[in-house]
Amino acid sequence: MKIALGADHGGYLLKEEIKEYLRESGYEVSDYGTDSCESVDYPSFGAAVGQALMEKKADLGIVICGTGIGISLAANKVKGIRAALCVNSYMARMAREHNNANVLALGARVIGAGLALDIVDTFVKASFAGGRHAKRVEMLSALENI
Ligand SMILES: O=C(CO)[C@H](O)[C@H](O)COP(=O)(O)O
Repeated sequence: MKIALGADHGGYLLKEEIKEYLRESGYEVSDYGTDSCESVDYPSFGAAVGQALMEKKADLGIVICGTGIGISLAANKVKGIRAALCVNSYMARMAREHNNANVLALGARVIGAGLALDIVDTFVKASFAGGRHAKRVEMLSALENI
């Protein structure tokens, strides 16, 4: 599985931890920046991860900013992206099982690294349950044409 990572300066350090964790766990990781704690603008990095998924360069994305809010909004502007901001592992599992989320958003100023890695682990291992949820996800996709 290929995973695309992106973060602003608020999420940079957590991105680096997640990258190391995923690589050690055997995942192929591509890093769309940022590359330091120097101030940058989160929309660029959320969009870059979203576009990477849509171009099939990755299977899942993980985006991180201070709260996770701005960068999830940015990723969700890319057609086909369902980015879910999660603060616990239950949300991460539901995001995949019920919402077929393809991007996980995290807030590095909201949760600690230990919890973040557990959320990441849960997200990448879970899968879409289908069934009654499939129609709802299709309805979400249809909203992109409004
Ligand atoms: O969480 C964020 C967006 O939702 C950003 O990381 C945050 O707004 C950056 O703030 P600052 O420029 O003060 O470091």
